[in-house]
Amino acid sequence: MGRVGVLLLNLGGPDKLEDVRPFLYNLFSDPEIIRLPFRWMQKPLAWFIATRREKTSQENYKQIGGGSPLRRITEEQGEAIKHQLGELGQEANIYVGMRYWHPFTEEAIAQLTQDNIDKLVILPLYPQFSISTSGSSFRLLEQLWKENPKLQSLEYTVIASWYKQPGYLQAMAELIAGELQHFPQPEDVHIFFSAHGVPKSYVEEAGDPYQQEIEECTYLIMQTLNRPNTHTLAYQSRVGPVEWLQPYTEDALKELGAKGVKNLVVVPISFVSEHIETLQEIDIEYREIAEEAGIHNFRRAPAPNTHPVFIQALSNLIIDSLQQPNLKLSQVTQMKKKVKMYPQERWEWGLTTSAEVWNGRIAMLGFIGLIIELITGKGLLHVIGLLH
Ligand SMILES: C=CC1=C(C)c2cc3[nH]c(cc4nc(cc5[nH]c(cc1n2)c(C)c5CCC(=O)O)C(CCC(=O)O)=C4C)c(C)c3C=C
Ligand SMILES: [Fe+2]
Repeated sequence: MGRVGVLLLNLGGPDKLEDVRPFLYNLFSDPEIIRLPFRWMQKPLAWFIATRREKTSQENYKQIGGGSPLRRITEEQGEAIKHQLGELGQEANIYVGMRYWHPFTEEAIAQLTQDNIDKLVILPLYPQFSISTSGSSFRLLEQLWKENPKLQSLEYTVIASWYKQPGYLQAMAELIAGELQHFPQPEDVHIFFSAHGVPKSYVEEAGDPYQQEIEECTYLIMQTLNRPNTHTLAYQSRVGPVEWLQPYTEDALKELGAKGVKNLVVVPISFVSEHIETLQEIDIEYREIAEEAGIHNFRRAPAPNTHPVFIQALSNLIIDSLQQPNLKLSQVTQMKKKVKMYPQERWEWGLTTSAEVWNGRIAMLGFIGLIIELITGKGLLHVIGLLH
């Protein structure tokens, strides 16, 4: 095989406090993160939420040293994978493409088109697929491919999700076992899987396989761990007023405390690097909630980062994908369950589903306008700059 490139996709995070607002703006500008009835609303609402959230979010980043470690860790993972692939006889160029912050996916694509590679492996650093994570990056890539003839002639393959990869499961089991050994009676420790949440509608209406993949992943990690410990799965990091996947991590912790659980190991499973939601949300906020609930011995399994078993797993995944038939972006952006993203789009007259949907959308617009006016003291048209 000629020159191989590996594109590692990730979310990205603010490197310093000044980056927080533009990072949040990029995140909320993504229709795969916030789904709105009208595209024109996306940017004004993203601006509004980013502005409202900036201070709280900056406070959280201050608590973890003033910025996200995501870029550094992802680049370290890239270096480690390059080295491991070399050991396995496969030379490769590694590119990091972040969705919402530097180095942006567009920057990585610009670089790799200059490098004249012969085949590209696209690997999202999310073990499970969600519309909001890997899905969003794949859609962006599809767009870039459409716009760039040079990319259209590049041979590539995509790895859609990889939570079943035995080496990954082994690395997770080793990280959990490493925490259990700090307890005098490891078998009495409750193992608490905390997955990043998504709105319930992603799964129930849009057909996101995320919840099913998370549940299966939890089961497979417990099988690989092969210990008698009890365990729970809950969902963290809810944002906004809509219902997200349940149980919520904070509620599940309180419930376990009320049941008398004293020893807990929290395992973050949606993500493979330390970031704000492990270092701040779990280590500081959820620890406090757990302690108040009577769970006094609280530990967290580290994210896989550059754990050698994990790096070996990713390298094997890349090698395997080079030997299998290519998977196209169009194949992985289509939901497994044949559900349209916006199922009621075709208009029908009468008391129909589409009429109800449009009623709901118009009511939601009015409601958003009301909330904005309540918070800012100005009407929506003032806030988005159409009236002075
Ligand atoms: C509002 C909707 C959001 C959805 C849906 C969502 C899904 C999702 N996110 C991750 C992983 C990460 N998210 C991170 C930050 C982050 N995510 C949201 C919102 C949604 N995420 C916000 C508002 C933020 C910013 C946090 C804040 O500052 O308030 C990060 C952190 C990057 C870092 O800075 O270290 C990660 C990682 C997954 C896996 C996921 C769905 C499966
Ligand atoms: Fe997130």
